[in-house]
Amino acid sequence: MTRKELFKNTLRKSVHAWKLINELPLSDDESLMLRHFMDQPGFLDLHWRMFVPAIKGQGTEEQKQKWLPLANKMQIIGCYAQTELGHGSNVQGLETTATFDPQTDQFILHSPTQTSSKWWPGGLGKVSTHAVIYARLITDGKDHGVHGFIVQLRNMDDHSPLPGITIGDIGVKFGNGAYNSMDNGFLMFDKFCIPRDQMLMRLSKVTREGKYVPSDVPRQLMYGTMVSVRQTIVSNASIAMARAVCIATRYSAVRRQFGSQNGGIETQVIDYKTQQNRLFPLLASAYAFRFVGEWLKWLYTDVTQRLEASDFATLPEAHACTAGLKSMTTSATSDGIEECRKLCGGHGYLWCSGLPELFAVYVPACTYEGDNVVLQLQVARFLMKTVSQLGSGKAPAGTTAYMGRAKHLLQCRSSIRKAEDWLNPAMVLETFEARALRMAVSCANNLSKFENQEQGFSELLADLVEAAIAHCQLIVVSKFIVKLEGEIKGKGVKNQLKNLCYIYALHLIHKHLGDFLSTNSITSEQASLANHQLRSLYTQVRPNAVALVDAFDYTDHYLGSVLGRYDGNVYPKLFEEALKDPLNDTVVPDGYHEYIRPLIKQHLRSARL
Ligand SMILES: CCCCC/C=C/C(=O)SCCNC(=O)CCNC(=O)[C@H](O)C(C)(C)COP(=O)(O)OP(=O)(O)OC[C@H]1O[C@@H](n2cnc3c(N)ncnc32)[C@H](O)[C@@H]1OP(=O)(O)O
Ligand SMILES: Cc1cc2nc3c(=O)[nH]c(=O)nc-3n(C[C@H](O)[C@H](O)[C@H](O)COP(=O)(O)OP(=O)(O)OC[C@H]3O[C@@H](n4cnc5c(N)ncnc54)[C@H](O)[C@@H]3O)c2cc1C
Repeated sequence: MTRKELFKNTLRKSVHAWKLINELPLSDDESLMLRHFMDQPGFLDLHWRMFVPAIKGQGTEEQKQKWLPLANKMQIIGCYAQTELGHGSNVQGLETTATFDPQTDQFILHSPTQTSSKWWPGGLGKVSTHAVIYARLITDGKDHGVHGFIVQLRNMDDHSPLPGITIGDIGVKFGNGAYNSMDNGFLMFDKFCIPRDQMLMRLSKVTREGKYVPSDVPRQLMYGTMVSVRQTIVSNASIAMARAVCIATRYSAVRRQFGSQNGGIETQVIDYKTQQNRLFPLLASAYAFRFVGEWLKWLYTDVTQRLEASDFATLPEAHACTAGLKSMTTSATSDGIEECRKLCGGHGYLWCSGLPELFAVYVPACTYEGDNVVLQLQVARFLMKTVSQLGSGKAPAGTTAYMGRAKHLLQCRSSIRKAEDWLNPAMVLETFEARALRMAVSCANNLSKFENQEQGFSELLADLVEAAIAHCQLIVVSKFIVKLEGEIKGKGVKNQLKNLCYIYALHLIHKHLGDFLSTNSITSEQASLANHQLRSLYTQVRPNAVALVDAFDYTDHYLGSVLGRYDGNVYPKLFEEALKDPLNDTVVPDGYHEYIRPLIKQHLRSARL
């Protein structure tokens, strides 16, 4: 499809989905699943996952009563317009202004520079009638920082932009179809006025007289919508990883290369240890991210309930966990999808493998809802704060509780003696805890050598990110282990999950061996025992690998991959797909008479001479 066709088709699908949701009717969870199976980025994502939650989280009761019924019935369609051309990561650096005019009781929204144009918001370019806009609030000449506003963008009769608003789509993005079904947009305000009651005022207010009443709760609650979406992105990482792994595993069982004895059958590529060493850790990651996603959902629900009761104690941890796990799981999943493409050899590069499109549509997850490095630096700040408070009498809690055992973890030596010890959950956990703590403490020690802490932080950014990743990996490993300790239904399932849990942990040790050795968390002998155990786990997973991806229960239609077909009938179907290509509509291609024939004829003429 052309971009225009793709976009229009996405509108058609989205509206059809909305119709089904109302007609059947579907519950909220079922509606989410329906939109998920539409499997295409579109304006509904931003409306339901950011616009509505922003009003719910930041609006007053009256604002919610006014706007939510309209949004819930989709009588207005909204998006989340925060990022600008000049600033995305640095939210406090946004430039759009919302200046209060006490004479008219309105805010005047303005884009003072080109870099202040809103740039990227999904659904903004062509669809949204409304947006939650983030702009600097100015009253009486004073800048109070960034706040949220509900703004109507387009005329409800003919969809034209309202006077004072310039709006459009930012253009084609990475990949052929992929994210191009979404109208990521730009927007400029030219002194555009909105009533005062359209500032989202649950947290802070502007009175009729123009007095700014700051929030008595943490200002970071304004970032709540991002926290909620980051939480969901972790479970979505598991879904995307599982999809790629399903394709690569099934195809690896079909594909044969080398190893034929006496003219017999060749070896299935899944039997090569190199293939297993690349594939099975990704299979394990798909499960690991699912379990940590479930836990994160619980954490998010818990913090939301606490916030409602004005208990802000766990907010920093919820922020660090959502930011860090969003970052870690999306980076691993993007890399994992690309690895799955390579695991499928040349055929993985074909569009009909499903993997190029999956990669193209997935990879912006490393950037949206917070650049992955910027988010890990938030985790690092949280860790540095926690380390600095050790010994102050304030015991670290939640995911940093292990830091409370700093004395032991800084000194202990791993008691792994034989390969099977790497299947001992306590030993594995302690190894990850020691590595994470030692990396964090080392950063804190290096920071303390700087007179200026911010300057030190800048100098040590790369180490800080690595320490943050080590902490996040510990969380994932520990939540997998907790999952195994709970009830797991199905005969033999627990054993399979155990294998995957230890593959996940041991492959991380292998991949980040430098960290584990340099922090003395393990010795080189223990590292080679881990590798030995890993190979044995691969052998145990091998007979069940296809069943473990079948368990994701993805239909062929959803997978959209010739290589990942459930029936394994890959080769005839590759031919079928090839023959569908428009280039094969004719035997002689367009352009032959124009370019190829004259070239060949000229050559023949000169040959005859
Ligand atoms: C549905 C799927 C489709 C997705 C479509 C995509 C949508 C989008 O992309 S929407 C735009 C997303 N944009 C971002 O994610 C921007 C990323 N940047 C930020 O979130 C922030 O700018 C920041 C966190 C990187 C920095 O914020 P800033 O206010 O400058 O904070 P400080 O570093 O000065 O920290 C102050 C203090 O606040 C804590 N904190 C920061 N964020 C949060 C939060 N979300 N919740 C709770 N607490 C937060 C931070 O930890 C600091 O704490 P202390 O150290 O204790 O002071
Ligand atoms: C597909 C897609 C959909 C999006 N949808 C929306 C939407 O609906 N609404 C919306 O408001 N926004 C949206 N965005 C914007 C998105 O949130 C931002 O692109 C994102 O927050 C990153 O910000 P940036 O583009 O400014 O990156 P930059 O911050 O410019 O990043 C560039 C580089 O600088 C590095 N960097 C930046 N700051 C630091 C630092 N302090 N320390 C070290 N390194 C640093 C980064 O790691 C990165 O390598 C979307 C983006 C994409 C790609």
